[in-house]
Amino acid sequence: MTVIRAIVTDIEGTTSSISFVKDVLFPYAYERLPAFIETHGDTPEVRHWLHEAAKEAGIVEAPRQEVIELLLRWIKEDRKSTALKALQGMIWQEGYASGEYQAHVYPEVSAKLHAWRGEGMHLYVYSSGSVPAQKLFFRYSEAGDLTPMFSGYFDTETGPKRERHSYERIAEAIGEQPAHILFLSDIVEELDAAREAGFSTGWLLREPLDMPAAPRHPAHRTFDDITP
Ligand SMILES: CSCCC(=O)C(=O)COP(=O)(O)O
Ligand SMILES: [Mg+2]
Repeated sequence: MTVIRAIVTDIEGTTSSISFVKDVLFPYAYERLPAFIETHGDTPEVRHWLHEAAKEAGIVEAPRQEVIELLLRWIKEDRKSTALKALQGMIWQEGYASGEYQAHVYPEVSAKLHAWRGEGMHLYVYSSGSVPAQKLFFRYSEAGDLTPMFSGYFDTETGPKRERHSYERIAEAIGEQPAHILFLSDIVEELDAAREAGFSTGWLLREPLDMPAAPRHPAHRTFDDITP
């Protein structure tokens, strides 16, 4: 039997609903991005990410307005661009701090994270959202501040979520053998990549998703169904 010592969890579709991200966070960033770039576009951090976005699109010499339009298109397409995610995280800060929204977490998640921590498990996050955005998400969650639950955070600066090497890097950063790490996600291609790296896997199939008769990964409706 494999002993699990660390759990790495995805956010959207796993700890939290897809609709909170798509129907609350993305529209908030979409509406405010042009004004945010107007106000903060000359700070070193924002300039850096604007340049990275333009590089990714192959339009480094383009005027700023074109880069803004590119970023707005990427929000609509839900593109998992590291540059876009970094900028989105900066914009979301204000919505959390002003109390405009709190991050959704499924009802059992907080208690289960506390229980796993109590058992000595080390907990980590791996999401396409930037690390600062992940920290905001769990700090301002509907279940209160969950950041004390997590020992570390990983985003696409570690690598794309569908590539084995990203999970190898995470295992190395955590300092655990891959077989002792459980990765939880709603996306089967991410789970395939984690398994290729030697991780144990858990596939979150939240209601009303269909439960396949023979799932490719151990499948769970909620965190309460998971026994690491
Ligand atoms: C960290 S909150 C925003 C989540 C986000 O932007 C996103 O793309 C979610 O992707 P995930 O990898 O958590 O499914
Ligand atoms: Mg997900």
